[in-house]
Amino acid sequence: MDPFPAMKNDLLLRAARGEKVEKVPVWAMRQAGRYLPEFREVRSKHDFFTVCRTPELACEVTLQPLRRMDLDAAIIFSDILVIPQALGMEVQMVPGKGPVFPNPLVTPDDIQKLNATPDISKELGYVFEAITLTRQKLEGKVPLIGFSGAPWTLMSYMIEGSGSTTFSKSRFWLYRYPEESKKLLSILTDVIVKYLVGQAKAGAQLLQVFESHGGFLDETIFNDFSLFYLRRIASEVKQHLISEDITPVPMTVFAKGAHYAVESLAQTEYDVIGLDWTMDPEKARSTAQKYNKSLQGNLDPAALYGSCESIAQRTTEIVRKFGGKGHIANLGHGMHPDMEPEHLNAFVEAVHKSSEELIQKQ
Ligand SMILES: Cc1c2[nH]c(c1CCC(=O)O)Cc1[nH]c(c(CCC(=O)O)c1C)Cc1[nH]c(c(CCC(=O)O)c1C)Cc1[nH]c(c(C)c1CCC(=O)O)C2
Repeated sequence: MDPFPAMKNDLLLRAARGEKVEKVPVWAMRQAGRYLPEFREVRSKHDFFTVCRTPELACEVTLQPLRRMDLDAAIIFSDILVIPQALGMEVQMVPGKGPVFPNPLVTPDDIQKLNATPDISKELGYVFEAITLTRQKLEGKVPLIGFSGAPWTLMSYMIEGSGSTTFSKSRFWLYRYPEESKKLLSILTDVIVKYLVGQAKAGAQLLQVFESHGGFLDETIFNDFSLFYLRRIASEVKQHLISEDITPVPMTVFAKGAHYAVESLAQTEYDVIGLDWTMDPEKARSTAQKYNKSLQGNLDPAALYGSCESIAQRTTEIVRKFGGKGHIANLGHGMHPDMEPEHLNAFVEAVHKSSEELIQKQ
């Protein structure tokens, strides 16, 4: 028996499985965040990781955007960097700078210092609790998305120690220490699989894997150091759930910048392929159809800086290109802190209106 309230809106889950929908579901990466005054209010009292680690606070900020807009999904408030923390690394969130690791990995010997097999429910149980609480509080209004960073993106943060424009330190590892890099990626993969299985068991109804730094790799390096592990994650998460008699939840992979990888990702067990705003929806659609996959995306987040009319116009165009079926509308990357909530609302409304019209005509 499902212990959670019955779903009133399951558009996201139907679209992820390629089923018929009356309108295209829509949510936005970073829909909970600093562009919302009510989020800044919470953050003025609690630091970033305290919000992540306190289920009531994480639940509250997860629900905030849904009170303002007709979004079709909630995404649990957390961060991809909770995994390096679970492996024993310190991560600080520095205002104006983003995440900083005071002691990044410098040489492969540093891998020994990691707690490679953490007790996931002990180290990350707070995320599972936040998910369960949020599923209750959502009362079936919309599905709840869980997520993780992908191995390469996490490895690159652990080595760079912060964001980077070149990722030269972490890319150095791939070419100079390929075997040790694979060892690290495989440690991360094992942890991510357990973490995502735990999220599904706690109540997450779709799982998204963020390979935000995919586009820094060329195709052959991507295949060996990213795709290989992404593929393992989808297949092992689903196998684990099946072995525990749990119906596998749909999974989305978002490999930002990895244009060359749309087809190879469509050949994995992910159900949804996320597109950034530089990828062509029509081209991706013909690839996705071959493999029965759904797509997510891909309005340029910067389009939200335009007027509400121009947002509606651009959104209508994108919805038409994706064709209505097997589409989850989203931005091509996350919201920025200086964006106006009303402009995100214009996007949400335009997705619903234009997709309803499109689908009715079909
Ligand atoms: C690369 C990455 C990170 N975190 C994440 C990614 C993958 C997605 C992507 O590519 O953007 C994922 C993430 N981070 C956050 C969420 C919450 C859920 C949601 O999407 O609403 C999600 C899904 C909250 C957050 N994570 C962070 C914030 C802002 C920090 C704050 O509140 O002070 C939020 C709301 C911090 C963070 N965390 C990270 C960075 C680079 C930053 C700094 C960004 C900035 O300062 O604008 C790492």
